[in-house]
Amino acid sequence: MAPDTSLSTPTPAAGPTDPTLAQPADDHSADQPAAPYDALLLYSFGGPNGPDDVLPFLRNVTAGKGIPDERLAEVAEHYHHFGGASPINAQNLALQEALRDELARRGVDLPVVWGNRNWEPYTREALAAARAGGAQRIVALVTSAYASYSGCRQYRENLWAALGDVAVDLGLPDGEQPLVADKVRPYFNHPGFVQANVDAVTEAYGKLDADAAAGARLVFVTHSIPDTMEEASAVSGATYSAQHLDVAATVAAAVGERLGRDVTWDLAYCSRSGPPSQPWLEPDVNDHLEALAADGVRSVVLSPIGFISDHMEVAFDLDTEALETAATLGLAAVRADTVGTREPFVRGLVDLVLERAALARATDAGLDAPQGAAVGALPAWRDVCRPGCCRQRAGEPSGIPAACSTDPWS
Ligand SMILES: CC1=C(CCC(=O)O)c2cc3nc(cc4[nH]c(cc5[nH]c(cc1n2)c(C)c5CCC(=O)O)c(CCC(=O)O)c4C)C(CCC(=O)O)=C3C
Ligand SMILES: [Fe+2]
Repeated sequence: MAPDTSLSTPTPAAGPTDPTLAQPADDHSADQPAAPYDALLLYSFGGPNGPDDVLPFLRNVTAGKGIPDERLAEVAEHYHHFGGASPINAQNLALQEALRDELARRGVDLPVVWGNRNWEPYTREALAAARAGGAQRIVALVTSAYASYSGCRQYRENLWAALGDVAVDLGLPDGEQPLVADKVRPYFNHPGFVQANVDAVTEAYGKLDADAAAGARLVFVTHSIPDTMEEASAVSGATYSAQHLDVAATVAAAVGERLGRDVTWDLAYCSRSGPPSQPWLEPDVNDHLEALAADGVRSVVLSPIGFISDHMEVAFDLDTEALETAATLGLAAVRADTVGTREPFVRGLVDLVLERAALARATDAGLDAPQGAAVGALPAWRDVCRPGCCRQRAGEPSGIPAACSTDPWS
């Protein structure tokens, strides 16, 4: 079935398609391509920096989530296996540097602050720093490429709460926001993200010997989510899994062109965490490798398209667990890089920030915005979340306020 793009396509642009033409005459957008934004918030998950951080971090992540104790103990072990520190913080620092370099290279004056939902530096500190530096309006770039509760609304709920915390810290009058905050759209189908994945997967094929590469199954991997969250993600136009299938098809076709042959691919999941009674997206990558081996497949390339850097889900669930499963099964296996700080990805993120700024200027001026760049069968995602987008589960509104939406309360 063709995806119903009508739900996620922004109002077709009746106005000019060149963003520079959409500016009011007195706008200095050529000098200030990031206007009206005064700062960019690199907005991430967070992770522990040492053994003492592990438990409090896990408590932050799982507060009120009903994750079984056994699962928590197991995940704590994953972190302790790596000395109690997640690689995610160093990776975000590297991305912050890369964004600063790319902005500077283009002559864009936009400070980049970094804040996390679940560990230091917390979002609240990053927002306070931006405001102390004179910022009035910021744009948030979430380190999750796909739209679902975990990758979209949960970030927006926490952003709303952090803005409220800063307002209290500053003693602002009730209801006054310390900053106006917008958000970059989910960017899974942005050309930069897709291009960086195509490069990484092509390179991974090059790491297998010729025979193994010729027959290798391409297995895309992402974070599993509960089926209820998957169903609720449909409101934004295509479900979380459908977004991945779209990216996977685009990447596999481009890799096939580069390699000069058809590439057979699947999508599998990792990092399931709820109680066994709760259905989550399947197949699990380990189960899938078993099924492939039973089918006679001899080699695989694992491509973690669900993640943007080699954080713990990749370092443990793929590099430790899944590669071990592959070895036990006698499969030749390589894991493709995540996009990390690859040039097409970082350039694409800066394109997205400037695209978002052009949209904000057009909206402020009452003009239509140009359609954003996208590859694959799905359209560019909405920049401002539609009512009811990315809820934890379908049904009654949660009543939890969320930033960057037309309906913060549903
Ligand atoms: C879709 C998705 C992404 C991808 C999008 C994105 O990148 O944001 C993601 C990323 C991440 N998830 C991470 C860590 C954890 N996620 C957990 C739990 C959960 N994740 C979920 C979903 C996702 N998670 C869900 C539905 C849960 C159940 C509880 C809940 O509904 O919230 C738990 C609790 C223990 C466990 O059960 O695993 C931990 C420790 C880290 C940091 C890694 C590091 O430290 O390097 C990162 C980047
Ligand atoms: Fe997670």
